[in-house]
Parts: sequence; structure tokens; C-alpha cells
Amino acid sequence: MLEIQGLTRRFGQKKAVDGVSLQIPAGQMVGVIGRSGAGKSTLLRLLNRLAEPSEGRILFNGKDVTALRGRALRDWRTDCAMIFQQFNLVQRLDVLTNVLIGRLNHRHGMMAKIGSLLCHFSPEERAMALAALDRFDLLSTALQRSDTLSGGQQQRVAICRALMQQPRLLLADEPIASLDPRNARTVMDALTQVNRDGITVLVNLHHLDTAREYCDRVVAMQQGHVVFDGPPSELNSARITQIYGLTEAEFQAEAAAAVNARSEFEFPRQPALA
Ligand SMILES: Nc1ncnc2c1ncn2[C@@H]1O[C@H](COP(=O)(O)OP(=O)(O)OP(=O)(O)O)[C@@H](O)[C@H]1O
Repeated sequence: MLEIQGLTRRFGQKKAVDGVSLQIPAGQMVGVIGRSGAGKSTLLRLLNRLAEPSEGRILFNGKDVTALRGRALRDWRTDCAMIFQQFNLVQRLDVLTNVLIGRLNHRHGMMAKIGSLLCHFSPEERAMALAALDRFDLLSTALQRSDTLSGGQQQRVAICRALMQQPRLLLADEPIASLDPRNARTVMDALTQVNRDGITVLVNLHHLDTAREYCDRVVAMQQGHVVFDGPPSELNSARITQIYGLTEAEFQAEAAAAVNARSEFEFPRQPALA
């Protein structure tokens, strides 16, 4: 059970996340939606302690995650894997090595870490990585550079890398925002498979239909607050308009524009190679 109690994160005067309380049973697939700036990314970053809370607590199976330091904090980050909109693979490395990098969190001590950096992985670790790739139909790409893969394939490689951490929670921040519908579906199907293993999945989404189709529960945020928390069937168009003062189509268009703008800002398009 993940328990979020009165979680708040301030940036100056601004409360990006404002008094959020949620109880998420193990094994749930939770979609988080909201307009740009609602606090979705900050919430996920607080959960794996990439961002520090200003107030509130996060408990996982009764353990106070907000109090963890040093090795215990590193262990929590291992339990709590994260994937991102832009996949964050090492482009010049092959797919298999990218996946094996997920084992780095399990290495303790300097020599073990140096071994990892030199790509000294055990046969068991390699077998585990190959099995993960095989599961998501990527085995034939194992020795390709990761930048030769489609976006959907790269995101599934990122999921394989996350699984190498053997996490208990998977946090996915707009994992399909840069993908076409077909690739988006393969990635959401992969997240569903991960969830069926019993791993709790929290996924930020801007596409309401995707949240409705794939998630057990939807949490809607507005200005740092949770403004809806319930089954996807209750989040119909009328409810969206009631919460956000927008039609569903307007909500959808605005959210899509925001993630595209973020993507362009963080990862500007490179000029095509001659
Ligand atoms: N490091 C930061 N410094 C200052 N303000 C921040 C920082 N990170 C987030 N914010 C602000 O906190 C608010 C919530 O941001 P957050 O990225 O969590 O929203 P979001 O719902 O994920 O939106 P988007 O989908 O546009 O990224 C925004 O007003 C944002 O500008």
C-alpha cells in the first residue's frame, strides 16, 4: 500500500502539489490527468524522491519514505522505477546494454559500480535482460544501437530497463506523449503486462480515452489539488467539463499542445542530417 498524506511541494510562492492525500493499494494501475501545470510530474517526482516534499509524508507498506536517507533512499529509488516521455536511453549504446543499466541500482560498492560501467554484467543479469526484451518483442533488437529503434520500441526498452530494477512501483511520466497511436498502444499494453505482475503503476497521461481504457482508477489534478479520484467510468465528458470548465475536446487539445511544447523545449528537433 502506498499512502500519500498531505503532500505539498512549494516552488517559491507556488504550490505545485498542494495537500495531496491518496491511498493506492498494491497492484493498482492509476492514471493521473490534469491540465498543464496541474502538478502531475511533480507528484511522481516526489514519490521517488527526485523532488523533496515541503510538507506531508509518503508511506510505503507503513515505511516512511520521506524520511529515508543514504543507502535506504537509494534502495527506495530501486523499488520505485521511473520512465519518461523521452525514454532517456543512452542513444549510442546498444539496446541490451541500456537494459542492463537498470541493474546498476542493485550494485553496492565502488568496484561493483565500476564493473557495471565497464559493462561487466553476470550471465544471470544478461539472461534476465534478454528475457525482458523477449517478453516485449524486442529480442531481435538487442545488439542494435538504441537510436535506431522507433519511439515505441525505445519506450519498451526503457520499461525493460525499469524492470531490471525489480521495482514494486513503476512511475511513468507521459510515457506515450511522443508516440503515434500504434506505438502508444504497444507501450500501454507493456505497462499493463507489468501491472499484471503485481507492480503498482502510476502513469501521467494527457489522453483521457487512454486513461479510461487502461487504468483501474483515475486521479485528476488541478492547481496541485486532487479534484477527482475514482473509476474511469465516472470520469465522463460532463464531469470533465464540471471540473475543468472545458469540453473534453478542448481539454484534450490543450493537454496535447502542452506536452508537445514541453517536448520541443526540452528536446528541440535536430536539423536533418544531410
Ligand atoms: N523546478 C521547478 N521550479 C519552479 N517551478 C516549478 C518547478 N517544477 C514545476 N514547477 C511548477 O509547478 C507547477 C506544476 O508543474 P508540473 O510540471 O508538476 O505540472 P504538470 O501537471 O506535470 O504539467 P505539464 O504536463 O505541463 O508538465 C507548474 O506551475 C510549474 O511551473
